Amino acid sequence: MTEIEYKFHTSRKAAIITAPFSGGQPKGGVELGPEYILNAGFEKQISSLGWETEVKHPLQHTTFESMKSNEKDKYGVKNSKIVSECCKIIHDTVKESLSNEQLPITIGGDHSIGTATVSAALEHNEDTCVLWIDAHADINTPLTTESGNLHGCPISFILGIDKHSYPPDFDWVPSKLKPNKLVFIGLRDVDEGEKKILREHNVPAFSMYHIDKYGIGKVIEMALDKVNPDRKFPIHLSYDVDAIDPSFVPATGTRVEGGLSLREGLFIAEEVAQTGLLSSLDIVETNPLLAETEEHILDTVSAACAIGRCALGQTLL
Ligand SMILES: NC(=[NH2+])NCCC[C@H](N)C(=O)O
Ligand SMILES: [Mn+2]
Ligand SMILES: [Mn+2]
Repeated sequence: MTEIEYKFHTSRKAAIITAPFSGGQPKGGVELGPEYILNAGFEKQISSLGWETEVKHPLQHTTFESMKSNEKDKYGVKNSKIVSECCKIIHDTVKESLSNEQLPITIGGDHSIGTATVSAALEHNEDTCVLWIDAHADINTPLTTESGNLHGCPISFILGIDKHSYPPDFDWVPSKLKPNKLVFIGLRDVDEGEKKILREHNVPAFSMYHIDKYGIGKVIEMALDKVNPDRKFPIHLSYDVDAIDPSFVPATGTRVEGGLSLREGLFIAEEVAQTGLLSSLDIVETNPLLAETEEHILDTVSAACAIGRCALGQTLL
């Protein structure tokens, strides 16, 4: 296979941005995801693929983790202030990296930071389309969420759905995403309120049912046809590791049975790489503390690293 040309990153520079943050959901440990992934040699793996890498730790001197609470506020969600502030910092770092012609790889942390990364990608280039790979749709609003966990809400914030219901902390979030520029792959645990939103806004979504029915290759093609028919727009790939079946990726906070095989999961990243349109990437929800064995940690961290390598152009031959 010949080397992929990344149309929006021809100089092959990447910024690995750590987002050690867990405030979008109640479980501890997901804030350790970036550390484990870096300790597994992630930066070296990416630079071996011919990328000039820089690691950025924008949350380094913050104290958000110690401020975490499990109480819902009057808007029905938890930790609005720290999620919003943390997201603003990540948002600025992603935007600055894109301006410096670096491909941002944001390593979480929980998926609430999707608010930050996707909004930054769209501010950089409003044509950007979003591939959200996840067991969940993460499209609750403060009005529909039952858990109050903000990692279940990032998409609605970026789309601007039910804007009046958001805590004012999120006023800074630009809602530039259009529902026809977003597509889901891997869904299998979607709340009733979320299903209603998906239908009302006509958001293209491919569940595990579609993957079984058509095969992953066809599903990726159909997904790209929906949001990027002429294959010319930049792609933001937001990858929640829980899209992959818990038998391969056990160390994550909201496991759902019946997920992607490891190969199907990596194939998505490989196919996105093959388009040459990847512009920014998130790899989120690795929680090493939820592993029951050392092997669980290794499997999950290895899968997270492999997603990054595949997206950044690793080929098997
Ligand atoms: N990024 C995730 N893992 N999100 C899980 C969300 C689960 C559920 N839909 C909720 O809103 O609480
Ligand atoms: Mn998920
Ligand atoms: Mn998610």
